[in-house]
Amino acid sequence: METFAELKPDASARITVDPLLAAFIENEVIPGTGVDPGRFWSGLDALIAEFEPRNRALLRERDRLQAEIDAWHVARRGEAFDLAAYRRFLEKIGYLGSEPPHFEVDVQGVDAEVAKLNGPQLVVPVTSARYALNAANARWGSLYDALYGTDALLPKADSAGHELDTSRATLVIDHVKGLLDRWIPLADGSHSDVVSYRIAGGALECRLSNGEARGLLDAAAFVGHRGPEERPEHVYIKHHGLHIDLAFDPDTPSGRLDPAGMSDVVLEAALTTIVDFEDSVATVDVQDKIPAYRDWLGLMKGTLRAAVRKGGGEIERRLADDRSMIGTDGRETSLPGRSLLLVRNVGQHVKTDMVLTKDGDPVSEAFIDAAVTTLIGLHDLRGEHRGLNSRAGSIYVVKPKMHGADEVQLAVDLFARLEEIYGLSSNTIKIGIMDEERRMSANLRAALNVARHRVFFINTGFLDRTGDEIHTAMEAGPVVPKTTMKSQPWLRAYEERNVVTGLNAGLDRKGQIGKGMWTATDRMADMIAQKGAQLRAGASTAWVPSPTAAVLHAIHYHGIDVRDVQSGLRSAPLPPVTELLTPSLADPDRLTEAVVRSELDNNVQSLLGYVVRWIDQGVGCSKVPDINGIDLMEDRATLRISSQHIANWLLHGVISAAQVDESLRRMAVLVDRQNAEDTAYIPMSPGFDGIAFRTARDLIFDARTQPNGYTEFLLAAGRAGRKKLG
Ligand SMILES: CC(=O)SCCNC(=O)CCNC(=O)[C@H](O)C(C)(C)COP(=O)(O)OP(=O)(O)OC[C@H]1O[C@@H](n2cnc3c(N)ncnc32)[C@H](O)[C@@H]1OP(=O)(O)O
Ligand SMILES: O=CC(=O)O
Ligand SMILES: [Mg+2]
Repeated sequence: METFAELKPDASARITVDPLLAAFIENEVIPGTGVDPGRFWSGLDALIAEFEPRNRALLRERDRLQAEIDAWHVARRGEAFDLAAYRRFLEKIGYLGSEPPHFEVDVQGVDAEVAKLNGPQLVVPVTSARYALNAANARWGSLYDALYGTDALLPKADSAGHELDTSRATLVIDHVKGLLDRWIPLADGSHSDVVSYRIAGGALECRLSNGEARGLLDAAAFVGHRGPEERPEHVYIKHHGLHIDLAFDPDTPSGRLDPAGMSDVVLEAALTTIVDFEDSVATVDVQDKIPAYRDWLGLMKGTLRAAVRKGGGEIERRLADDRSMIGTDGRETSLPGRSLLLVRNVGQHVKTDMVLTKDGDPVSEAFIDAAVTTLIGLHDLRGEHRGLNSRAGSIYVVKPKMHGADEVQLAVDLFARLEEIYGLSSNTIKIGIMDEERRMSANLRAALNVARHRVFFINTGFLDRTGDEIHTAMEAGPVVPKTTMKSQPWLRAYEERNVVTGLNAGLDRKGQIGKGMWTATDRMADMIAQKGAQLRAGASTAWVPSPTAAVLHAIHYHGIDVRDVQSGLRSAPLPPVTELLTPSLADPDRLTEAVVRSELDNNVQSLLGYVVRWIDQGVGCSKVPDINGIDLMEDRATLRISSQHIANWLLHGVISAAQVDESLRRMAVLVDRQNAEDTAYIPMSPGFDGIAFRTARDLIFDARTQPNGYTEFLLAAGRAGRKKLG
């Protein structure tokens, strides 16, 4: 295949494109988009010429500010921290910008799942077609399965998946009937007393065991059914904007336990899904990126397939169809069958050699992601696959790790340029702003204002944000242990300011005010107990790591009226920026030997457990047990926290280099043991000299010098080295 320079007749090209990427775009992506290949390539060429220098300047500005902040702290070592002086200093160096006057977000063409409805947001690594399809289909999920198969009600059973445990199933059914009584009560009586559900005169009629008939207290909540009216197979009810599917099949094990033959309660769960090209994947070269782009292409065209082996057989997983039903007017209608897909691009600091400048320098991978993922998104807007994803005709790009308004302005301009190249109307490409860097949090109103015509969400990515918190204040002193971070003033101020800022700009009525990930993947009882707090704090949506978690998190949206909460918070005061800027410095007396050792081991274990799979197997998101044996989702953001935390304690003498090395070796043995069942796993011990182990060590010892504490540079170098070894 020719390179771009060869493809372009006038030889004035300022970029060189990897032939594999060029071929993929020409042969697989562009056909059907209505975009002329020449226009795409010359547009990309011009875009990079325009934006690359601008981006480099913005990255230099990040470095300048961090260097100034480091120097400020170093000059004041041993002095009491002076918050007022610190604030003045941040204003002086341009870290804290000016606040814009009042404005309202004014974004058009946003799908209901984002602008009107409130429900879980799922995140999925794009590199697994199997998971990505599962995520897209996680719009609907079985509440019975989610409660039965997890620790939600009872400790997780070993027998799950084999023969039905009747007493466990009965507990689930009783629990769900209790939920239905709260969410969609009968006019009188309980769903647990209903022996049959039928449709009569366009309404739902529920017959009780005493023979009496009841309707729903809110009769209008019934929206449709499938199957015969006398014995419906599905009854659809709407509550807080979310659909509930009462499924009936008396011949199933669960249906047999229910006098009404109700076999499942299926919830509308992941309204939106972020298909992630960023922190949950390990894509370091064109060979990794093309399959990732191809998965996104398959999602946008509806052609993605994955073979799934289960219970001895193999099924082909594909995108779910919409759900057809008979509405209350007797007409055939449908409900969306798939989650609305959003795509997360990489951060502006990541470079790729898939495209080189004329000087042979790698360009910002975010530009290539933006160009390719939106080009792919055109399949949803035009041609034969139109409307499969966005009914409102938008492409939703989540932009991570931006630092303040100038960087958002670059993203806004970048998307405007892409719209010109693709012949799209202005603001078709929407932008989701991750509020996950300290400078973004401190300048969120200005950033939101810049994107007000295309922003569809702000989201508190508290994991990256915690890593940046530690890195920014690296020189200020030793920070509190990781677990204590959650109760620090900055974090409260950060979460609250994000909500108040979003509400103040009317974002809740046009898009989402989102909150972060539940990382304890298998602790569903804890999630049910705790994750509702994010909604009570004003979130429109919050992140979950799996489809099962999405179903269980949906419970919160039925229990809490998000719109009411947000109305109540509309005039809440904005916590002062000084609270946001208060560093989380530890009280040295509290850093006992036991606390320090356990904190170090915990950080080292999660770091090693994640890095070894990243480097040796190219896995970007893993479940890694913490020191208490609790499985936690680890991705690059959680790695950023661990590496920065250890580096901070090293810098301030809380721990020594020898202690870190000793912990690394001890924990490597443990991580090897944890992965003993994995035949593809390469142990780190006893040599402790493989690329994975060395990269993990570098991530600690070089953490201070990594721009903003990002881990991707060292990870990518390690992975590239590992790939070379074959
Ligand atoms: C800070 C941030 O940026 S957070 C955002 C980035 N993080 C993420 O995207 C996390 C997404 N979650 C995941 O990748 C996974 O859940 C992990 C890696 C945490 C755990 O994965 P596993 O150990 O394989 O999970 P587990 O064995 O419990 O479950 C596997 C099943 O759940 C499904 N599943 C798990 N997570 C997801 C998901 N996010 N989307 C879709 N399906 C999923 C799988 O498809 C599989 O089902 P299948 O056999 O029918 O295909
Ligand atoms: O991207 C999310 C985060 O928490 O970081
Ligand atoms: Mg993040």
